[in-house]
Amino acid sequence: MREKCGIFAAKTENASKKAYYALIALQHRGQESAGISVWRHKIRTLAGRGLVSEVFRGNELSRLKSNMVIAHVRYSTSGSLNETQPLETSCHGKKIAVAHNGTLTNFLPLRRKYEKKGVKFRHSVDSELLGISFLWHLRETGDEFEAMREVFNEVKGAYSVAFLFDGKILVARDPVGFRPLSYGIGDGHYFASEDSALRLFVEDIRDVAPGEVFLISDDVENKVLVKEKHHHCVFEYIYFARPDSVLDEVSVYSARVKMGRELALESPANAEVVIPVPDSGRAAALGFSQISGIPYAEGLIKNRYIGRTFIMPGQFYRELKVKLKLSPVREIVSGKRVVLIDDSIVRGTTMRRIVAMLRKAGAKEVHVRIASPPIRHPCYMGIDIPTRHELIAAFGGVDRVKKAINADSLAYLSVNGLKKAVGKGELCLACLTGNYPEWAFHF
Ligand SMILES: O=P(O)(O)OC[C@H]1O[C@H](OP(=O)(O)OP(=O)(O)O)[C@H](O)[C@@H]1O
Ligand SMILES: NC(=O)CC[C@H](N)C(=O)O
Ligand code: SF4
Ligand SMILES: [Mg+2]
Repeated sequence: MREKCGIFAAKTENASKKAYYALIALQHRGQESAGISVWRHKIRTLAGRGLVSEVFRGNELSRLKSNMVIAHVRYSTSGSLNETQPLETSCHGKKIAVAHNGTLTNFLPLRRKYEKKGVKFRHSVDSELLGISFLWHLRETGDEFEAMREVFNEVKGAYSVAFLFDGKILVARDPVGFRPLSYGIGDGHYFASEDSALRLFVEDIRDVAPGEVFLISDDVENKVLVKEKHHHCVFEYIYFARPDSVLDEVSVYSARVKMGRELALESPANAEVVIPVPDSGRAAALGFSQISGIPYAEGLIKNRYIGRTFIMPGQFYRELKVKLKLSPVREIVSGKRVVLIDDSIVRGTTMRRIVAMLRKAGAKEVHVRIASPPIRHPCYMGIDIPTRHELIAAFGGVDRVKKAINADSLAYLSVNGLKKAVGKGELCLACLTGNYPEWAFHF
Protein backbone atom coordinates (compact mmCIF):
# COMPACT_ATOMS: atom_id res chain seq x y z
CA MET A 1 0.00 0.00 0.00
CA ARG A 2 1.52 3.27 -1.03
CA GLU A 3 1.30 6.56 0.70
CA LYS A 4 -0.54 9.74 -0.08
CA CYS A 5 0.69 13.10 -1.11
CA GLY A 6 1.23 16.03 1.20
CA ILE A 7 0.28 19.60 0.33
CA PHE A 8 1.19 22.96 1.82
CA ALA A 9 0.13 26.53 1.03
CA ALA A 10 0.87 29.83 2.71
CA LYS A 11 0.80 33.57 2.52
CA THR A 12 3.55 34.73 4.85
CA GLU A 13 7.05 36.21 4.95
CA ASN A 14 9.79 33.93 3.59
CA ALA A 15 7.09 31.66 2.22
CA SER A 16 9.29 29.33 0.16
CA LYS A 17 11.71 28.67 3.05
CA LYS A 18 8.78 27.81 5.29
CA ALA A 19 7.38 25.57 2.55
CA TYR A 20 10.67 23.69 2.45
CA TYR A 21 10.52 22.92 6.19
CA ALA A 22 6.82 22.03 5.98
CA LEU A 23 7.56 19.58 3.19
CA ILE A 24 10.19 17.92 5.36
CA ALA A 25 7.53 17.52 8.07
CA LEU A 26 5.23 15.98 5.44
CA GLN A 27 7.87 13.76 3.85
CA HIS A 28 6.22 10.56 5.13
CA ARG A 29 3.26 11.28 2.80
CA GLY A 30 5.29 11.02 -0.41
CA GLN A 31 8.87 10.32 -1.38
CA GLU A 32 8.82 10.21 -5.18
CA SER A 33 9.09 13.93 -5.85
CA ALA A 34 8.84 17.33 -4.22
CA GLY A 35 8.09 20.83 -5.48
CA ILE A 36 7.46 24.45 -4.59
CA SER A 37 5.61 27.11 -6.65
CA VAL A 38 5.64 30.81 -5.75
CA TRP A 39 4.04 33.94 -7.15
CA ARG A 40 6.59 36.54 -8.33
CA HIS A 41 4.75 38.53 -11.01
CA LYS A 42 4.04 35.11 -12.48
CA ILE A 43 4.12 31.47 -11.35
CA ARG A 44 7.61 30.09 -10.73
CA THR A 45 7.99 26.41 -9.93
CA LEU A 46 10.90 24.28 -8.82
CA ALA A 47 10.27 20.56 -8.54
CA GLY A 48 12.15 17.33 -9.03
CA ARG A 49 12.31 13.62 -8.35
CA GLY A 50 13.45 12.44 -4.93
CA LEU A 51 13.23 13.48 -1.29
CA VAL A 52 12.77 17.12 -0.29
CA SER A 53 16.42 17.33 0.79
CA GLU A 54 17.54 15.94 -2.56
CA VAL A 55 15.43 18.36 -4.64
CA PHE A 56 16.23 21.49 -2.59
CA ARG A 57 19.83 21.75 -1.53
CA GLY A 58 19.85 25.41 -0.45
CA ASN A 59 20.50 27.94 -3.20
CA GLU A 60 17.39 27.24 -5.25
CA LEU A 61 15.18 28.74 -2.55
CA SER A 62 16.74 32.17 -3.00
CA ARG A 63 15.31 32.14 -6.53
CA LEU A 64 11.84 31.59 -5.11
CA LYS A 65 11.55 34.64 -2.84
CA SER A 66 7.87 35.44 -2.37
CA ASN A 67 5.10 35.70 0.18
CA MET A 68 2.75 33.36 -1.71
CA VAL A 69 3.57 29.66 -1.96
CA ILE A 70 2.05 26.26 -2.65
CA ALA A 71 4.08 23.06 -2.27
CA HIS A 72 3.80 19.28 -2.60
CA VAL A 73 5.41 15.91 -1.85
CA ARG A 74 4.19 13.16 -4.16
CA TYR A 75 3.47 9.49 -4.13
CA SER A 76 1.83 8.89 -7.51
CA THR A 77 -1.60 7.31 -7.77
CA SER A 78 -2.34 8.47 -11.30
CA GLY A 79 -0.25 9.24 -14.38
CA SER A 80 3.48 8.92 -14.87
CA LEU A 81 6.10 8.61 -12.17
CA ASN A 82 7.98 11.43 -13.90
CA GLU A 83 5.26 13.94 -13.12
CA THR A 84 5.96 16.33 -10.26
CA GLN A 85 3.73 18.75 -8.38
CA PRO A 86 2.86 21.57 -8.11
CA LEU A 87 2.10 21.13 -11.81
CA GLU A 88 1.51 24.06 -14.12
CA THR A 89 -1.26 24.14 -16.67
CA SER A 90 -3.45 26.66 -18.46
CA CYS A 91 -6.90 27.17 -19.95
CA HIS A 92 -8.23 30.11 -22.00
CA GLY A 93 -4.74 31.66 -21.79
CA LYS A 94 -4.71 31.77 -17.95
CA LYS A 95 -2.05 29.88 -16.01
CA ILE A 96 -2.43 27.98 -12.75
CA ALA A 97 -0.25 25.80 -10.49
CA VAL A 98 -1.91 22.83 -8.76
CA ALA A 99 -0.90 20.84 -5.65
CA HIS A 100 -3.27 17.94 -5.02
CA ASN A 101 -3.65 15.09 -2.52
CA GLY A 102 -6.13 12.42 -3.55
CA THR A 103 -7.41 10.64 -6.63
CA LEU A 104 -10.26 11.63 -8.95
CA THR A 105 -12.74 8.89 -9.77
CA ASN A 106 -14.17 10.47 -12.97
CA PHE A 107 -10.90 11.80 -14.38
CA LEU A 108 -10.96 10.04 -17.75
CA PRO A 109 -14.53 10.85 -18.87
CA LEU A 110 -14.16 14.47 -17.71
CA ARG A 111 -10.82 14.88 -19.40
CA ARG A 112 -12.35 13.57 -22.64
CA LYS A 113 -15.23 16.04 -22.24
CA TYR A 114 -12.79 18.98 -21.92
CA GLU A 115 -10.64 17.73 -24.79
CA LYS A 116 -13.72 17.71 -27.01
CA LYS A 117 -14.21 21.37 -26.09
CA GLY A 118 -10.68 22.05 -27.33
CA VAL A 119 -8.74 22.11 -24.02
CA LYS A 120 -5.16 20.82 -24.31
CA PHE A 121 -3.93 18.73 -21.35
CA ARG A 122 -0.17 18.86 -20.75
CA HIS A 123 0.17 16.15 -18.11
CA SER A 124 -0.82 12.52 -17.54
CA VAL A 125 -1.81 12.94 -13.87
CA ASP A 126 -5.45 13.40 -12.77
CA SER A 127 -4.62 16.51 -10.68
CA GLU A 128 -4.42 18.68 -13.83
CA LEU A 129 -8.16 18.26 -14.32
CA LEU A 130 -8.84 20.19 -11.10
CA GLY A 131 -6.94 23.20 -12.46
CA ILE A 132 -8.64 22.99 -15.87
CA SER A 133 -12.13 22.63 -14.43
CA PHE A 134 -11.50 25.60 -12.09
CA LEU A 135 -10.14 27.91 -14.83
CA TRP A 136 -12.93 26.92 -17.22
CA HIS A 137 -15.61 27.81 -14.69
CA LEU A 138 -13.74 30.91 -13.52
CA ARG A 139 -14.05 32.32 -17.02
CA GLU A 140 -17.72 31.40 -17.13
CA THR A 141 -18.66 32.77 -13.71
CA GLY A 142 -15.99 35.43 -13.10
CA ASP A 143 -15.96 34.43 -9.41
CA GLU A 144 -13.54 32.07 -7.66
CA PHE A 145 -16.10 30.67 -5.21
CA GLU A 146 -18.71 30.09 -7.92
CA ALA A 147 -16.05 28.41 -10.06
CA MET A 148 -15.15 26.14 -7.16
CA ARG A 149 -18.82 25.31 -6.62
CA GLU A 150 -18.85 24.02 -10.21
CA VAL A 151 -15.68 22.00 -9.58
CA PHE A 152 -17.38 20.36 -6.59
CA ASN A 153 -20.41 19.54 -8.77
CA GLU A 154 -18.32 18.14 -11.57
CA VAL A 155 -15.15 16.51 -10.22
CA LYS A 156 -15.68 13.41 -8.05
CA GLY A 157 -13.26 11.52 -5.84
CA ALA A 158 -10.79 12.67 -3.21
CA TYR A 159 -9.09 16.05 -3.28
CA SER A 160 -7.47 18.36 -0.86
CA VAL A 161 -6.05 20.91 -3.26
CA ALA A 162 -4.17 24.22 -3.48
CA PHE A 163 -4.14 26.48 -6.57
CA LEU A 164 -1.82 29.40 -7.30
CA PHE A 165 -2.93 31.88 -10.01
CA ASP A 166 -3.10 35.66 -10.60
CA GLY A 167 -1.26 36.40 -7.34
CA LYS A 168 -3.89 34.48 -5.38
CA ILE A 169 -4.08 31.16 -3.56
CA LEU A 170 -7.21 29.03 -3.40
CA VAL A 171 -7.36 26.05 -1.05
CA ALA A 172 -10.22 23.53 -0.94
CA ARG A 173 -11.22 20.22 0.60
CA ASP A 174 -13.63 17.96 -1.30
CA PRO A 175 -17.24 17.85 -0.03
CA VAL A 176 -16.75 14.40 1.54
CA GLY A 177 -13.44 15.27 3.22
CA PHE A 178 -11.59 12.06 2.35
CA ARG A 179 -8.18 13.63 2.78
CA PRO A 180 -7.15 15.70 5.77
CA LEU A 181 -6.40 19.44 5.55
CA SER A 182 -5.60 21.92 8.31
CA TYR A 183 -5.61 25.72 8.49
CA GLY A 184 -3.33 27.72 10.75
CA ILE A 185 -3.24 31.43 11.45
CA GLY A 186 -0.53 33.57 13.08
CA ASP A 187 2.06 35.68 11.27
CA GLY A 188 0.28 34.66 8.07
CA HIS A 189 -2.16 32.10 6.72
CA TYR A 190 -1.03 28.50 6.43
CA PHE A 191 -2.52 25.24 5.13
CA ALA A 192 -1.12 21.71 5.30
CA SER A 193 -2.26 18.11 4.94
CA GLU A 194 -1.44 17.51 8.61
CA ASP A 195 -1.45 19.94 11.51
CA SER A 196 1.93 18.63 12.70
CA ALA A 197 3.49 20.49 9.73
CA LEU A 198 1.71 23.74 10.71
CA ARG A 199 2.90 23.56 14.32
CA LEU A 200 6.35 24.52 13.04
CA PHE A 201 4.96 28.04 12.51
CA VAL A 202 1.67 28.61 14.36
CA GLU A 203 -0.44 27.27 17.23
CA ASP A 204 -3.88 28.52 16.23
CA ILE A 205 -4.97 25.61 14.03
CA ARG A 206 -8.25 24.08 12.88
CA ASP A 207 -9.45 21.58 10.27
CA VAL A 208 -10.63 22.83 6.90
CA ALA A 209 -14.22 21.56 6.70
CA PRO A 210 -15.31 19.25 3.89
CA GLY A 211 -16.57 21.44 1.03
CA GLU A 212 -14.83 24.52 2.45
CA VAL A 213 -12.91 26.91 0.21
CA PHE A 214 -10.36 29.60 1.15
CA LEU A 215 -9.36 32.41 -1.19
CA ILE A 216 -6.23 34.28 -0.21
CA SER A 217 -5.34 37.50 -2.00
CA ASP A 218 -5.08 40.84 -0.20
CA ASP A 219 -7.69 39.52 2.23
CA VAL A 220 -8.70 36.04 3.25
CA GLU A 221 -12.22 34.86 2.52
CA ASN A 222 -13.69 31.44 3.24
CA LYS A 223 -17.00 29.69 2.58
CA VAL A 224 -18.38 26.20 3.05
CA LEU A 225 -19.94 25.68 -0.37
CA VAL A 226 -21.29 22.14 -0.18
CA LYS A 227 -21.62 19.62 2.58
CA GLU A 228 -22.02 15.92 1.91
CA LYS A 229 -21.78 13.17 4.53
CA HIS A 230 -18.20 13.26 5.85
CA HIS A 231 -16.11 10.17 5.00
CA HIS A 232 -12.62 10.66 6.42
CA CYS A 233 -10.21 7.94 5.25
CA VAL A 234 -9.78 5.57 8.19
CA PHE A 235 -6.31 4.57 6.98
CA GLU A 236 -5.00 8.01 7.92
CA TYR A 237 -5.66 6.95 11.52
CA ILE A 238 -4.47 3.36 11.09
CA TYR A 239 -1.25 3.98 9.24
CA PHE A 240 -0.63 7.04 7.05
CA ALA A 241 -0.65 10.14 9.20
CA ARG A 242 2.05 11.07 11.67
CA PRO A 243 1.14 9.91 15.19
CA ASP A 244 1.51 13.48 16.49
CA SER A 245 -1.14 14.80 14.08
CA VAL A 246 -4.72 15.57 15.05
CA LEU A 247 -7.09 14.95 12.13
CA ASP A 248 -10.67 16.19 12.29
CA GLU A 249 -10.21 16.64 16.04
CA VAL A 250 -9.06 13.06 16.63
CA SER A 251 -5.50 12.44 17.82
CA VAL A 252 -3.86 9.85 15.58
CA TYR A 253 -1.69 8.54 18.41
CA SER A 254 -4.61 8.06 20.84
CA ALA A 255 -6.69 6.39 18.14
CA ARG A 256 -3.86 3.91 17.49
CA VAL A 257 -3.39 3.13 21.20
CA LYS A 258 -7.16 2.55 21.48
CA MET A 259 -7.07 0.22 18.44
CA GLY A 260 -4.53 -1.88 20.35
CA ARG A 261 -6.69 -1.80 23.49
CA GLU A 262 -9.81 -2.90 21.59
CA LEU A 263 -7.78 -5.62 19.91
CA ALA A 264 -6.61 -6.98 23.29
CA LEU A 265 -10.22 -7.03 24.54
CA GLU A 266 -11.49 -8.78 21.41
CA SER A 267 -8.64 -11.23 20.82
CA PRO A 268 -6.40 -11.86 23.83
CA ALA A 269 -3.27 -13.98 23.46
CA ASN A 270 -1.44 -16.24 25.85
CA ALA A 271 2.10 -14.88 25.69
CA GLU A 272 5.03 -13.39 27.63
CA VAL A 273 5.93 -10.35 25.56
CA VAL A 274 4.18 -7.84 23.25
CA ILE A 275 6.35 -6.76 20.32
CA PRO A 276 5.43 -4.05 17.79
CA VAL A 277 6.36 -4.08 14.13
CA PRO A 278 8.13 -0.72 13.84
CA ASP A 279 7.34 1.99 13.09
CA SER A 280 3.60 2.09 12.69
CA GLY A 281 2.70 -0.85 14.99
CA ARG A 282 4.12 0.80 18.13
CA ALA A 283 1.12 2.73 19.50
CA ALA A 284 -1.26 -0.23 19.02
CA ALA A 285 1.21 -2.58 20.74
CA LEU A 286 1.33 -0.23 23.71
CA GLY A 287 -2.48 -0.33 23.93
CA PHE A 288 -2.47 -4.12 23.67
CA SER A 289 0.08 -4.35 26.47
CA GLN A 290 -1.91 -1.94 28.71
CA ILE A 291 -5.05 -4.08 28.53
CA SER A 292 -3.48 -7.55 28.50
CA GLY A 293 -0.89 -6.78 31.17
CA ILE A 294 1.74 -8.51 29.02
CA PRO A 295 4.96 -6.43 29.02
CA TYR A 296 5.84 -4.40 25.93
CA ALA A 297 9.35 -4.66 24.47
CA GLU A 298 11.09 -3.46 21.32
CA GLY A 299 11.95 -6.86 19.90
CA LEU A 300 12.49 -5.61 16.35
CA ILE A 301 14.77 -2.82 15.24
CA LYS A 302 14.18 -0.87 12.03
CA ASN A 303 16.89 0.81 10.01
CA ARG A 304 15.28 4.12 9.09
CA TYR A 305 17.88 5.10 6.50
CA ILE A 306 17.20 2.37 4.00
CA GLY A 307 14.69 4.47 1.99
CA ARG A 308 14.67 3.77 -1.70
CA THR A 309 18.00 1.94 -1.56
CA PHE A 310 18.97 0.49 -4.91
CA ILE A 311 18.56 -3.26 -4.76
CA MET A 312 20.82 -5.34 -6.92
CA PRO A 313 19.03 -8.04 -8.89
CA GLY A 314 18.78 -11.53 -7.48
CA GLN A 315 17.27 -13.35 -4.52
CA PHE A 316 20.35 -12.94 -2.32
CA TYR A 317 20.15 -9.13 -2.44
CA ARG A 318 16.37 -9.07 -1.98
CA GLU A 319 16.77 -11.13 1.19
CA LEU A 320 19.59 -8.84 2.25
CA LYS A 321 17.29 -5.82 1.92
CA VAL A 322 14.82 -7.38 4.34
CA LYS A 323 17.61 -8.09 6.83
CA LEU A 324 18.91 -4.55 6.44
CA LYS A 325 15.47 -3.09 7.09
CA LEU A 326 14.43 -5.08 10.16
CA SER A 327 16.28 -7.25 12.63
CA PRO A 328 15.26 -9.04 15.84
CA VAL A 329 16.69 -8.39 19.31
CA ARG A 330 17.48 -11.97 20.33
CA GLU A 331 17.59 -11.28 24.07
CA ILE A 332 13.94 -10.20 24.00
CA VAL A 333 12.60 -12.89 21.71
CA SER A 334 14.53 -16.05 22.48
CA GLY A 335 12.58 -18.81 24.29
CA LYS A 336 9.44 -16.62 24.54
CA ARG A 337 5.82 -16.80 23.43
CA VAL A 338 5.46 -13.54 21.50
CA VAL A 339 2.42 -11.39 20.56
CA LEU A 340 3.41 -9.53 17.44
CA ILE A 341 1.38 -6.37 16.70
CA ASP A 342 1.17 -4.52 13.39
CA ASP A 343 -1.27 -1.91 12.16
CA SER A 344 -2.19 -3.71 8.94
CA ILE A 345 -1.39 -6.53 6.54
CA VAL A 346 -1.54 -5.71 2.84
CA ARG A 347 0.28 -8.29 0.71
CA GLY A 348 1.53 -10.19 3.74
CA THR A 349 5.17 -9.96 2.67
CA THR A 350 6.31 -8.05 5.76
CA MET A 351 4.51 -10.30 8.21
CA ARG A 352 5.63 -13.57 6.60
CA ARG A 353 9.25 -12.47 6.83
CA ILE A 354 8.99 -11.14 10.37
CA VAL A 355 7.39 -14.31 11.71
CA ALA A 356 10.19 -16.36 10.13
CA MET A 357 12.78 -13.93 11.52
CA LEU A 358 11.39 -14.19 15.07
CA ARG A 359 11.30 -17.98 14.93
CA LYS A 360 14.91 -18.01 13.75
CA ALA A 361 15.79 -15.74 16.69
CA GLY A 362 14.36 -18.37 19.07
CA ALA A 363 10.71 -17.34 19.60
CA LYS A 364 8.71 -20.34 20.90
CA GLU A 365 5.34 -19.16 19.58
CA VAL A 366 4.33 -16.16 17.45
CA HIS A 367 0.76 -14.86 17.88
CA VAL A 368 -0.04 -12.16 15.36
CA ARG A 369 -2.60 -9.46 16.20
CA ILE A 370 -3.51 -6.81 13.61
CA ALA A 371 -4.90 -3.47 14.79
CA SER A 372 -7.26 -3.07 11.80
CA PRO A 373 -9.73 -5.31 9.94
CA PRO A 374 -8.62 -7.32 6.87
CA ILE A 375 -8.20 -5.20 3.69
CA ARG A 376 -10.38 -6.92 1.10
CA HIS A 377 -11.25 -4.23 -1.46
CA PRO A 378 -9.34 -1.72 -3.59
CA CYS A 379 -9.28 2.02 -2.85
CA TYR A 380 -10.25 4.41 -5.65
CA MET A 381 -9.73 7.51 -3.55
CA GLY A 382 -6.00 7.89 -3.52
CA ILE A 383 -4.40 5.00 -1.70
CA ASP A 384 -2.57 2.74 -4.02
CA ILE A 385 -3.87 -0.53 -2.59
CA PRO A 386 -2.81 -3.39 -4.84
CA THR A 387 -5.38 -5.15 -7.03
CA ARG A 388 -7.69 -7.59 -5.22
CA HIS A 389 -5.74 -10.68 -6.13
CA GLU A 390 -2.60 -9.25 -4.49
CA LEU A 391 -4.40 -8.53 -1.20
CA ILE A 392 -3.67 -11.51 1.01
CA ALA A 393 -7.00 -11.22 2.86
CA ALA A 394 -9.20 -10.61 -0.20
CA PHE A 395 -10.14 -14.24 -0.76
CA GLY A 396 -10.53 -16.94 1.88
CA GLY A 397 -10.72 -16.49 5.63
CA VAL A 398 -8.33 -15.47 8.38
CA ASP A 399 -7.13 -19.06 8.64
CA ARG A 400 -5.71 -18.90 5.13
CA VAL A 401 -3.69 -15.79 6.04
CA LYS A 402 -2.54 -17.43 9.28
CA LYS A 403 -1.14 -20.35 7.31
CA ALA A 404 0.45 -18.09 4.70
CA ILE A 405 2.36 -16.08 7.31
CA ASN A 406 3.03 -19.20 9.43
CA ALA A 407 1.72 -17.73 12.71
CA ASP A 408 0.60 -19.80 15.72
CA SER A 409 -2.54 -17.68 15.85
CA LEU A 410 -3.87 -14.64 14.01
CA ALA A 411 -6.65 -12.14 14.77
CA TYR A 412 -7.68 -8.80 13.27
CA LEU A 413 -9.51 -5.92 14.94
CA SER A 414 -13.24 -5.85 14.04
CA VAL A 415 -14.80 -2.95 12.10
CA ASN A 416 -16.78 -2.04 15.23
CA GLY A 417 -13.65 -2.11 17.38
CA LEU A 418 -11.95 0.18 14.87
CA LYS A 419 -14.87 2.63 14.87
CA LYS A 420 -14.86 2.69 18.66
CA ALA A 421 -11.14 3.40 18.72
CA VAL A 422 -11.39 6.35 16.31
CA GLY A 423 -14.55 7.49 18.08
CA LYS A 424 -16.11 9.13 15.02
CA GLY A 425 -18.88 7.74 12.87
CA GLU A 426 -17.86 9.76 9.83
CA LEU A 427 -15.32 7.47 8.24
CA CYS A 428 -14.60 5.92 4.87
CA LEU A 429 -14.14 2.19 5.49
CA ALA A 430 -14.55 1.06 1.87
CA CYS A 431 -11.38 -1.03 1.56
CA LEU A 432 -12.49 -2.98 4.66
CA THR A 433 -16.22 -3.27 4.00
CA GLY A 434 -16.65 -2.81 0.24
CA ASN A 435 -19.19 0.02 0.83
CA TYR A 436 -17.98 2.96 -1.22
CA PRO A 437 -19.19 6.49 -0.37
CA GLU A 438 -21.87 7.34 -2.92
CA TRP A 439 -20.82 10.94 -3.67
CA ALA A 440 -17.43 9.87 -5.04
CA PHE A 441 -19.02 7.60 -7.64
CA HIS A 442 -22.07 9.58 -8.61
CA PHE A 443 -21.30 10.91 -12.10
O1 LIG B 1 1.61 -6.75 4.00
P1 LIG B 1 2.64 -5.87 3.37
O2 LIG B 1 2.33 -5.64 1.89
O3 LIG B 1 4.02 -6.36 3.56
O4 LIG B 1 2.53 -4.40 3.98
C1 LIG B 1 2.14 -4.13 5.31
C2 LIG B 1 3.21 -3.38 6.07
O5 LIG B 1 3.53 -2.15 5.38
C3 LIG B 1 3.40 -1.06 6.29
O6 LIG B 1 4.60 -0.74 6.94
P2 LIG B 1 5.90 -0.12 6.23
O7 LIG B 1 6.84 -1.19 5.87
O8 LIG B 1 5.43 0.74 5.08
O9 LIG B 1 6.65 0.78 7.29
P3 LIG B 1 6.25 1.64 8.60
O10 LIG B 1 5.28 0.84 9.41
O11 LIG B 1 7.53 1.84 9.30
O12 LIG B 1 5.66 2.94 8.13
C4 LIG B 1 2.39 -1.54 7.32
O13 LIG B 1 2.57 -0.86 8.55
C5 LIG B 1 2.71 -3.00 7.45
O14 LIG B 1 3.75 -3.20 8.38
N1 LIG C 1 -0.98 10.43 -3.47
C1 LIG C 1 -1.66 11.42 -3.99
O1 LIG C 1 -2.42 12.14 -3.33
C2 LIG C 1 -1.49 11.56 -5.48
C3 LIG C 1 -2.07 12.80 -6.12
C4 LIG C 1 -2.21 12.61 -7.63
N2 LIG C 1 -3.29 11.71 -7.94
C5 LIG C 1 -0.90 12.10 -8.23
O2 LIG C 1 -0.80 10.97 -8.62
O3 LIG C 1 0.04 12.82 -8.29
S1 SF4 D 1 -11.05 2.91 0.67
FE1 SF4 D 1 -9.73 2.67 2.48
S2 SF4 D 1 -7.76 3.66 1.95
FE2 SF4 D 1 -9.32 4.36 0.45
S3 SF4 D 1 -10.12 6.32 1.28
FE3 SF4 D 1 -11.49 4.67 2.02
S4 SF4 D 1 -10.60 4.04 4.00
FE4 SF4 D 1 -9.04 5.23 2.93
MG1 LIG E 1 4.57 -1.13 9.19
